[in-house]
Amino acid sequence: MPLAASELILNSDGSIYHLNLLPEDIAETIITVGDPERVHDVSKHFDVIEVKKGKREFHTHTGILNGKRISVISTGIGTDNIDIVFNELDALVNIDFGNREEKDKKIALNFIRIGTSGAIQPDIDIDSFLLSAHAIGLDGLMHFYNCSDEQNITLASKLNSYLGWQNRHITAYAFDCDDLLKNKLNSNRIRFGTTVTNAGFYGPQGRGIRLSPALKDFHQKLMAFNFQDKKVTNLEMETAGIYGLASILGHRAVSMNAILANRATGKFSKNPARTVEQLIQYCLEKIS
Ligand SMILES: O=P(O)(O)O[C@H]1O[C@H](CO)[C@@H](O)[C@H]1O
Ligand SMILES: O=c1cc[nH]c(=O)[nH]1
Repeated sequence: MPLAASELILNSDGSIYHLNLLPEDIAETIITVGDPERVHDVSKHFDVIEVKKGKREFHTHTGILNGKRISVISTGIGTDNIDIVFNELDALVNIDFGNREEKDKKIALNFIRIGTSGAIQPDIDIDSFLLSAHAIGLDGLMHFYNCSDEQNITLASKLNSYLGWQNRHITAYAFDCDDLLKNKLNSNRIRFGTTVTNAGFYGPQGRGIRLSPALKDFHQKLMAFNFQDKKVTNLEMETAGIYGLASILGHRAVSMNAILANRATGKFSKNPARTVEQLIQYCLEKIS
């Protein structure tokens, strides 16, 4: 059955609704960044840029680096945007826009998130790089999809019993990164971690400026959780949604975090732009 006009929404030029992209506009290796300005910070390293398109906060550049075709796309902030970006990127490669049907032969995309994050353990250095080996979502996105086969159910259920936040309507889901990409992006500069993704930067990350977070023990609880000798390391706003959607759509994903804040020590990077640039250069060297 062809997908209805209300489900697979195409613009008048045939491009996908929010991303404004045609199937030929994207590479099979895709870097996601939160900040639209970071798209240029990545693509300035390409040898050639073939595509520059955008709409709203979703800006895309596709080019070649050392003979490899790479796309970089900005997702904006949050897993609500990740839902749009991942469903539409998947449609670009796995739906035939001519007959509006799923293709028989699927393409598996490689996603590398280059983002920023705040550590919650005091021993994680500001300006260091952390690869999210596991991701825990407190935001709720993946509860709208059938994903019990792909989830790290043991991690999610242990954390849910430990936190006891379900009376607050917070039920964690959990996914792991892709092992191939993990090995590709690894080196002695990288620390592996368990990343918590949530639906906001302030209350949902235990921050208060004028408003006090309702969960007073948010950090203490997360800091003390131990799963197979691993601790929760950092907080951000996209990784669990990226891992979840990539897993159920048959893609590969890894999330690389520039640690800008340490919530346990109260410190913030003195030069966040330099740290992000160093992480971009690191990732491009590893994937090209
Ligand atoms: O630097 P990016 O990739 O946007 O990632 C982090 O920074 C934003 C919050 O400042 C959130 O999107 C969070 O996940
Ligand atoms: O503390 C932080 C820093 C960057 N991004 C986040 O989401 N949280």
